[in-house]
Amino acid sequence: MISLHAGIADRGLRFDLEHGEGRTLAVIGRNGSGKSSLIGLLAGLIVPDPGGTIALDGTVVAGDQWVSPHRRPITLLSQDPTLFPHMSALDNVAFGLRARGVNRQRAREHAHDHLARIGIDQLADRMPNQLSGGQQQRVALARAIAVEPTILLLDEPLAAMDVAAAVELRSLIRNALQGRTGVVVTHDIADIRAFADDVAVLADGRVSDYGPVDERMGDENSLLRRYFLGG
Ligand SMILES: Nc1ncnc2c1ncn2[C@@H]1O[C@H](COP(=O)(O)OP(=O)(O)OP(=O)(O)O)[C@@H](O)[C@H]1O
Repeated sequence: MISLHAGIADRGLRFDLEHGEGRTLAVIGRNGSGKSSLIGLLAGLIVPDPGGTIALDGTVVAGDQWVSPHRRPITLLSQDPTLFPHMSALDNVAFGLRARGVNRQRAREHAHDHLARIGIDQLADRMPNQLSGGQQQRVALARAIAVEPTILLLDEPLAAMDVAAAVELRSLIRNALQGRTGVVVTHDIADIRAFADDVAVLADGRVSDYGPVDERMGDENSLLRRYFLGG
């Protein structure tokens, strides 16, 4: 469950959004409409203006109290894998668990399981600069889910992938979203079809439309069609 009622005045943004547990929300909107800022607010990378409130799974994380990013039940996968360059794939995935106090041995075993689940356990000992972009993004996905977040944020996760890598990763991300609440920023209607239950359209720094994807895809004049086809 996500409850977001927060603004960033110097960016001209004000979001009001309630999103149900276990559902994936696609966030779409033109460049500069506020998609990355919305993700930053949820992840704890941006502090909202005073008076704003953000609650995740029923816990206030910004507003009356501030919960730092690594203590939120949330992880972020962005377009750029941003792996730690000095750590192997395995240690990258184990990192979040170690930061949460899991001992080294258990963290590495758990990380190995996650790499196996997404089919790259044979790459466990490689350093990031020995992995392709698609392989790095798979490691980043394993790192994001290894800490078992209840909410998974994805900021254009497939934008830098070639077509074949995107198809594979899309299916892995779909699996990763099972049983979780998801928020996916995307410009690709294939992502909406693959992941999303609901869609939010951002315009002029606000949520201008929110609702189930099926309804929004329904007719020729629907907002989604107009957004993707123009006009
Ligand atoms: N670090 C920042 N400091 C000040 N203003 C910012 C900052 N980052 C973004 N903005 C402004 O906030 C508004 C929303 O930007 P944001 O990056 O959230 O939009 P976006 O929808 O993610 O855009 P894009 O599709 O281009 O990535 C824009 O007017 C932008 O100029």
